[in-house]
Amino acid sequence: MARRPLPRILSKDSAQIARTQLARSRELARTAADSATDVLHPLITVSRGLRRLAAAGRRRWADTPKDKRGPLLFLLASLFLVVALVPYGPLLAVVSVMAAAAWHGRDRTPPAPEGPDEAQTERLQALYEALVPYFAGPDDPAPLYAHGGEWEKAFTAHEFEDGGRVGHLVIRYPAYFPDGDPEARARVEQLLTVKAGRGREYHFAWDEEGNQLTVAVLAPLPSDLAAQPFVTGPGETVLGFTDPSEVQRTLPLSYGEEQVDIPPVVWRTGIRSTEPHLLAMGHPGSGISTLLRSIALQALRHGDVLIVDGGGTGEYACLTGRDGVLAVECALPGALASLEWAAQETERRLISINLARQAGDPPPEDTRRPLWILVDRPSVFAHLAMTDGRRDPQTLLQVPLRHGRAANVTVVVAEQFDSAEALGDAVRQHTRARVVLGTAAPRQVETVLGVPPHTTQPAHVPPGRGFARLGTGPVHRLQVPRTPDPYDDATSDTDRQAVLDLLPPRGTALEPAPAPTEALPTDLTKPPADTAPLPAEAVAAEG
Ligand SMILES: Nc1ncnc2c1ncn2[C@@H]1O[C@H](COP(=O)(O)OP(=O)(O)OP(=O)(O)O)[C@@H](O)[C@H]1O
Repeated sequence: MARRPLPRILSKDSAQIARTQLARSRELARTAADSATDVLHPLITVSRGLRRLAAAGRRRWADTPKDKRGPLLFLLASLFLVVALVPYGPLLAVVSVMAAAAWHGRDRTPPAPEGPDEAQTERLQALYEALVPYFAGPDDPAPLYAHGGEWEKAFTAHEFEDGGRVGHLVIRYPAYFPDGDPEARARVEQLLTVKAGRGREYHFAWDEEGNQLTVAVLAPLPSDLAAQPFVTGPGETVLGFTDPSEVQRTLPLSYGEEQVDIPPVVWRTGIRSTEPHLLAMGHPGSGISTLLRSIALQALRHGDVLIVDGGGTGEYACLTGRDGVLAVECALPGALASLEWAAQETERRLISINLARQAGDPPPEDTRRPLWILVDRPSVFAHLAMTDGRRDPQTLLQVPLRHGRAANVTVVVAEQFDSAEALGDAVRQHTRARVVLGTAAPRQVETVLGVPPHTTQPAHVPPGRGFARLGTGPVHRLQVPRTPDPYDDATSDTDRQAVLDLLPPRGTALEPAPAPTEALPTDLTKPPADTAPLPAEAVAAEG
């Protein structure tokens, strides 16, 4: 049968994917193989010895000249006869042969040389010397770090990769090193990144109690995972993928024609979420619009989406008119009208839920469908509104941000670093799920996530790569699934089809609907009829 070529996406990152998917099964197989080898070790030794004895016998027979083979055969036959006649002869013969086989079958491979070779020793010594100015204390009578000192005392464990570069290193440092100071840490991390080899991603784990720093090289995250229907529950959104060590859960994904399991970064929204809204930051081209598109496609499976695009590059045009897409606004008047409606819809839901709660009823049906408000580059509208003498649309996000969680309303804001100061206070305060994409200095990452990342970035950061932090949780490395604009000429056919397959059908926009849905008034500039201003007690109850 002819072998089918691997699909394109498989060819790129298959090594990383295979590593992730097969890590556990390989570990299991290795453990089973180790146990089996331990149990069967004597048998393996004896059979190897028998093989070697038989080979030696054959060689001996072949080397014996033909005229001497007759006497040799006679000698062997006599020996057999004697063995057969002597009491316990056969038994003793078998025992002797087994003992000889065990002796000859012993493992004669020379043990692997312990410790690093010459080149590796030089690398470790160089690393040690480079660390001396950082870890040496002038008043230390017995310094762990000193020029010409012994690296063996400072580096308690080390592993090298195939290329001869350091792959894992445990570094001891003196207790007086200020390891609680982020700047002191950053200096050491930067030095190690440079000295241990650029172009790779490192994870730094500071053990402040044990005065130990563990440096590990991370495998690159697969940058090639396409958008697809993810197997998640309601209220769960996949922001992207991360390291297997970071999360317990894996997600079954189609990868070309294969199925792989990849650990996702799952963001939970809704009533029970502690991070009900998200802020994504990045430089231009880092992939924040792609992240928003990916979120929109997932949100549309269970809810309605309103998109306000300050970038105005038409990157969300594919969503216009699709079922569940309430509006895609690219101009200031439309953005203001839509966000005003969204604020009033949040209030309406909140009041309905409160009334139902007071009456002892479950939340009304028309408050349950999640409403997503995705705002890309609000700073552009803020600027336009200022020059136009209008209201900043961000002020309209206050109600959804403050009270959205109880009303099943989720807000996602994406902004570029250079316009970060234009973000309103409500956006800063209420977006507890955070994402940073693209090349960013550790200080920039810290400004958004609240803590610096424990990992470095690769020399070339692919689009959609960054960090995510949910509330006060750990910082995850993140790779957003490839979700390009299907209307972009540069998008490949496979990617275009993958995104088009996820889009809901064009419903109401193409076929004139008998009546607009309750959630979306025909004229977004007017609030729904049953909307009332948010009473103070409703806000208090929600809070
Ligand atoms: N997760 C991803 N995987 C693969 N390619 C991506 C990913 N995210 C973005 N890209 C690619 O990077 C480019 C920029 O993406 P995107 O438009 O989302 O960035 P952006 O940050 O919104 O920039 P801009 O504001 O300039 O549009 C696009 O060509 C897009 O296809």
